[in-house]
Amino acid sequence: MRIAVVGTGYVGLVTGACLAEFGMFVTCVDIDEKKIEMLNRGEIPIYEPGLDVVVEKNSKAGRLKFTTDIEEAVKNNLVIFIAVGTPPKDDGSADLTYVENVAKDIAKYMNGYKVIVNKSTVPVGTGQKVKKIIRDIVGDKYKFDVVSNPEFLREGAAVNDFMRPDRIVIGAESDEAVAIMKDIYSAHYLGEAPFVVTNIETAEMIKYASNAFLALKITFINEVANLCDLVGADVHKVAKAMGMDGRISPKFLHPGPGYGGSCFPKDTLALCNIAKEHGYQFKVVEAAIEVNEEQKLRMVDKIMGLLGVEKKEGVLEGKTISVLGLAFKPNTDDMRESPAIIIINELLKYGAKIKAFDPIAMENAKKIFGDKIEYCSDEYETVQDSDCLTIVTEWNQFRKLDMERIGGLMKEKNLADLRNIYEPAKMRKLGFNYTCVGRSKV
Ligand SMILES: NC(=O)C1=CN([C@@H]2O[C@H](COP(=O)(O)OP(=O)(O)OC[C@H]3O[C@@H](n4cnc5c(N)ncnc54)[C@H](O)[C@@H]3O)[C@@H](O)[C@H]2O)C=CC1
Ligand SMILES: O=C(O)[C@H]1O[C@H](OP(=O)(O)OP(=O)(O)OC[C@H]2O[C@@H](n3ccc(=O)[nH]c3=O)[C@H](O)[C@@H]2O)[C@H](O)[C@@H](O)[C@@H]1O
Repeated sequence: MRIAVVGTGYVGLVTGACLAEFGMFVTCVDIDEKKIEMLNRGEIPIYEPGLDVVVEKNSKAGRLKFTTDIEEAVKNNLVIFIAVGTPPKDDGSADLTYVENVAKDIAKYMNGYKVIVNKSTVPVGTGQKVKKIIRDIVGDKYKFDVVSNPEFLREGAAVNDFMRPDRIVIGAESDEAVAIMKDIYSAHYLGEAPFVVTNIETAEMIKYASNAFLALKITFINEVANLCDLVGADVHKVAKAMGMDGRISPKFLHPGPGYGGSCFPKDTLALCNIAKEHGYQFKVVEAAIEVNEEQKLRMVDKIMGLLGVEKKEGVLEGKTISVLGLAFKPNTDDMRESPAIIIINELLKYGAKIKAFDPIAMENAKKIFGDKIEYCSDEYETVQDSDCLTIVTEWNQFRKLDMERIGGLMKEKNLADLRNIYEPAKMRKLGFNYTCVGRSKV
């Protein structure tokens, strides 16, 4: 099967590389010439564990190609995946400009039957919009199908998630399109992952409902954790016991500084916007968005609490705060909507000096913070002479620090463990003034 993937960002690159791994012939297209040049030199523009191996293997085998030539890609391939960005507009709704531009390109170069598969996360109704854009340009000259095939991969685990999905959702309007989609995925999964075949609108809704539900789950446990801090309960035990109930499940019950990333924040906003457009107020998701914003700021309150200061102008002047972890989660260099951005900017606002380190996201962090913060080369340099250590991202290497040495290097032994990676009692025994999320009084 010959496939084009238009948009070679996170999802497009993983989709293209994995489909090639399944034996398809894949052409990845992007308008970003620098990105395509990099990929053609064998360089991977994003940090994603395991992706380099799949890209290299399939490029060498001639099954994976990178180009900026959309005309060739449309003409030479039967199936065209759309995997461009759908960023939020100022009002929270999804910006469909990139999707619409690709639809116009596809229509312009269509030369026979095509299956146009939307992998981007798009508002309900977008599949029909894409269909109309193409129909308005090609008329009745060519037959084509539009399919919604949302993607559920997580950054940092993207290759495995794509290769072993919990389900494959196919929203389509013709048996021919469904058969082609099943053919693509069956080549590898051998029927292991269940297919959910439905109409386009339902498939589009499944993606938003899934992301919003996960965002709600995280927000719920964050609120439970906030309450645990007030009443002296241990959120780890609460989450563990809750998760033993099969109806709840232990996944996505880790409290922290609030969810971030390129998807939960934008997709929750977009879902509320879709609801609003249809005269409905999605109150529970609106509340999650608000609580999540507050959660990031609550982390700053915790740091101020450790330092024994009140939130007021200039209160952190003369204080050095070390931040370990800048990416929105471990195993990625992605800084999009990372809680670290809000937390650091807020600390800077109150006059703190920030020293920071992340194993992979430093270059992206520099684009955000510029020279407003000091960048360090490892954990120990970061904590040198600092008044407070704040752990924002739970990279594995931060779990194994020599905490005695860390304490010895710091000016004051204050530790804000925003991912709960250390045992409160152990840290107190080492002399740290310690806080975390939902275990602070344990
Ligand atoms: N990042 C993630 O983990 C996941 C993202 N998604 C969804 O997938 C979609 C894509 O997300 P990302 O891969 O993160 O975006 P991204 O921003 O990393 O990549 C988008 C790419 O599309 C390219 N592009 C834009 N217009 C184009 C055009 N007309 N022709 C060719 N290329 C074009 C851009 O240059 C860029 O390289 C979004 O809707 C997102 O919500 C879904 C699941 C997971
Ligand atoms: O649509 C998307 O783009 C993707 O969004 C998320 O994936 P991702 O954003 O890569 O990462 P997650 O592992 O879901 O983490 C998102 C945020 O939630 C936070 N989180 C996650 C889990 C948890 O228990 N607690 C918690 O605070 C993480 O630290 C991170 O900031 C979903 O998990 C994917 O299924 C989906 O495909």
